[in-house]
Amino acid sequence: MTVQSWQSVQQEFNRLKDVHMRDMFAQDPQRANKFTKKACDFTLDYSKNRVDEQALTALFQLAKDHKLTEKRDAMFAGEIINKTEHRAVLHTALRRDSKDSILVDNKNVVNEVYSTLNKMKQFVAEIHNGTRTGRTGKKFTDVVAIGIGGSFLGPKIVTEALKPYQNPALKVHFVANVDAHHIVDVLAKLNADTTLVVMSSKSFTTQETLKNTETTREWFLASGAKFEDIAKHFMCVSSNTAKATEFGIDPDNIFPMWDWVGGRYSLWSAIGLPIALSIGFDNFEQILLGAREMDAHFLSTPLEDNLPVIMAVLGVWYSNFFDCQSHVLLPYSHYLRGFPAYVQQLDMESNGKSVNQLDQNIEYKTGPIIWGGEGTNGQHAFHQLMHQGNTIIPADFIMPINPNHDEVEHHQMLASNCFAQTQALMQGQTTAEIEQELLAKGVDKQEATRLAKHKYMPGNRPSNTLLMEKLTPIQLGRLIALYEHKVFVQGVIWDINSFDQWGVELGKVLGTQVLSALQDTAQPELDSSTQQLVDLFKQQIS
Ligand SMILES: O=P(O)(O)OC[C@H]1O[C@H](O)[C@H](O)[C@@H](O)[C@@H]1O
Repeated sequence: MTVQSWQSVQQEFNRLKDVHMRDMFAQDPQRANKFTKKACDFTLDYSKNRVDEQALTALFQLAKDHKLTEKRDAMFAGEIINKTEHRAVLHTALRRDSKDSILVDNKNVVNEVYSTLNKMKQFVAEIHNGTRTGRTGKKFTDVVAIGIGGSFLGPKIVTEALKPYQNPALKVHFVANVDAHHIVDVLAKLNADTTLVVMSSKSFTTQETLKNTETTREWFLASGAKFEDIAKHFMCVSSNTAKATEFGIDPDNIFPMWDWVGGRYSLWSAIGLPIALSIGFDNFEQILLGAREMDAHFLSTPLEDNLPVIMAVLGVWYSNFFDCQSHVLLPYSHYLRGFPAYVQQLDMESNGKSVNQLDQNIEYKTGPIIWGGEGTNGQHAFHQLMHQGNTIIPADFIMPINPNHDEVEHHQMLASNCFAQTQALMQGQTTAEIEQELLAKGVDKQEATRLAKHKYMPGNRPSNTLLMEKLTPIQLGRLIALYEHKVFVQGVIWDINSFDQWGVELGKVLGTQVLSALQDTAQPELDSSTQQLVDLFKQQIS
């Protein structure tokens, strides 16, 4: 980090660290208005954060000193910014206008994107209108979408979030885990004659996805289908065409993707095929359009008014100055219940790094632990720690103002809980106030003083509130792109490569070795604990 901008943020932290947000609100009646920004049909209220204008200025300067705008432009232009894998990072190319041009290896990738989108469009139409059927000529009723990580979370949470847009005649079932309880349960309910399988794996080497696809293929053949029928029922999305063909997928059934799209950034590509099958291609296009709008906002808005930048610098403020370890996402929306898990991969796989772009080890904190769950459920569970635990957990409250149902009172209750939680976290309750309440209820003085200690709510706990008018395909596209860019900005400030994921590799290699020990095909050297686990498993498996 550049020393000077780091130091000036440190000075702001020293100035504000003991100031309570209650007092900030009391002193400035304009505070909410001042720290609220509207863009892309979002309203971001970040007034319940432990900042003032001066601190934010220092934080924006930190971003500027890390050359945020130059680095942002380099990403959009297709420069090789993923320097450990020597790749461009162009998920934004997947949602560009068809007239745009971005060159990678002298090829305009936007053309490739649109030729794949057209292939998807035609395929989805054929499945929906029944011109493409299964081997017995029956219309497809179910899709089994097999993939894991980035080839699973995006399509799954988007399809789930857009339930009101789903085609009831084509049910999409997502399977990721190699734990066969899932695939076995899913297949048990399905008719192979009317089931389409979409296998998604950028690398086409992922163990879980390959195994689940093999098991599904066996199930399909056991239904009486012949080997040549596989071409009618099995589609695949991959950048590894050679391996996919070798596996037996008909080359016509392979939807391409590219090495300049990271798995966790890939839902905009053909990896989104299960989404388009579920909600229709027009709605899928709306998701792309929403992301394009957020890209335009990120590209052209001054940093001070730029939603992803604001959210990013606030995250840096809490991680690096307040020493916060985690960040919680709280969608007050049942349909967005999967969003925390999606952002968990996006953020933790991108920014869980400890070497900088100059190949040096770094000591400062990088990506926080991302977690969360839907409101109001969490209020009756983990919010206790957020309110009274001795650690600060910055929160994002996310809520669509209009629901997709007519239960007005339910929705008012949901909204009131969401807003009240931000209020409780911010203002807390002093021991004097609590004691007063207890005395008024007739509790004796000694007991009131004792209880007040336990009931004390420190407050001063930060949160953003992100409101949207309605959860529509376009808005969901904007929401996901907002978080993608937030993660990018933080990666720039921390000077890390947000686009590799070497940390997942060792587990895969060792997993293969341990499997050979379990299957007695080799005797790898294992530590005594791991060997003991292998022996125990072999002894007890029936
Ligand atoms: O799409 P695939 O190549 O099968 O990869 C699936 C996932 O597995 C990997 O281990 C990575 O950690 C993820 O970033 C990736 O999305």
